[in-house]
Amino acid sequence: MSRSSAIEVVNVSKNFGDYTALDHVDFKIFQNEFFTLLGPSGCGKTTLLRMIAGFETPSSGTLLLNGQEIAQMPAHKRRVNTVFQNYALFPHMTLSQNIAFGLKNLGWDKARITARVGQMLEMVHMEQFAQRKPDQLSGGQRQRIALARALAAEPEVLLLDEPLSALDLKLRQAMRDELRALQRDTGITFVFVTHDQEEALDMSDRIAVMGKGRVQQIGSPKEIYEDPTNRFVADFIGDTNFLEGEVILLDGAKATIRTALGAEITTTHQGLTGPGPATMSIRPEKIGVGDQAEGVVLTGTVRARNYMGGFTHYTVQIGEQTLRLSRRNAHSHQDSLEIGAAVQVGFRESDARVLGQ
Ligand SMILES: Nc1ncnc2c1ncn2[C@@H]1O[C@H](COP(=O)(O)OP(=O)(O)OP(=O)(O)O)[C@@H](O)[C@H]1O
Repeated sequence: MSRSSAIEVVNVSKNFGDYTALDHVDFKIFQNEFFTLLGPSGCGKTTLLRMIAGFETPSSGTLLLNGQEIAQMPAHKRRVNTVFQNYALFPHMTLSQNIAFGLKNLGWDKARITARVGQMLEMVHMEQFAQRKPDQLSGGQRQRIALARALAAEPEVLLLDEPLSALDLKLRQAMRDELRALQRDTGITFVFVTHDQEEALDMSDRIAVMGKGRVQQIGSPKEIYEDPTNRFVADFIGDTNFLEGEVILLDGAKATIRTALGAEITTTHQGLTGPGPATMSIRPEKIGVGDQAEGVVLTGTVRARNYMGGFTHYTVQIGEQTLRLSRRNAHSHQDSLEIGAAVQVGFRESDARVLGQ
């Protein structure tokens, strides 16, 4: 079944003077999707979000909202709203007035506005605070009101610009679940911007990983984590080991690579065309140690140990190469591996990934 798109970004570039902030960006966001733009500071994600909102125009390329071209349409004509990191509530207005503000501008009548404001306050569980002012609220409560205000006029798309980053850790966790539930309940397309990979993996239907003004990969959280297409994505999402090697055999979708570990690893690949250098990635949690070592089994020496509570991270040296691995602390009195000890480590070939350059 083909899904209809809420937003199409069509070959968009953006230059600021001779600096290229977005470089031929091209993708679709589907209706009812929780879609995340994820990337390090300066990768262009806010510029792209501002373009969808109408605060920025592309240097080339165009944007479609529900099939209609919007690149030159003024911000207030788009059925798109934004929630900002700093809430941007009107401090002199009550919460009800904050939510009602945009609806008044749209010319809604009084009874309709009152009903909608009540509904919105209920949706974010803030009914009892209707007459308070923003400075009488906690950060999480302010962000709920900002969400209620942004959703009141039923936008087609809600843009969220790092909305959780001003909140403390525990609250951020709880707000993730609330945001996700809100998206499901309203069915509105959410476009969420963050540099926090955990937030992105936890909440999104699909993620666009951005780097250097380009979309590096688009996929579900699992695809992005388990099958990163290049080094940038493998490095930015989660923790990984890079293994440099040489392609020694290509057989259809399978490649055999001789790595600096001394082992030859055969696994699936995309995009290798012949012999030459190749980089592989293997995640720390895929590597077993001691009696958990299976697949490609190697002997090494423990060089470092970091106790993290639920897990202990180890660095094991094998020849010239080091491998980081994490071992779950499954029992309270589980022995840890001593620094300097000789250990066997192993991983399945199918868990190693060949990366595109
Ligand atoms: N108005 C502007 N004039 C000049 N350069 C700009 C302008 N807006 C953005 N840039 C530059 O474009 C690049 C992308 O900026 P953008 O704000 O989109 O990045 P970002 O990925 O959202 O980063 P952050 O997470 O730090 O907000 C940056 O290098 C930034 O300095």
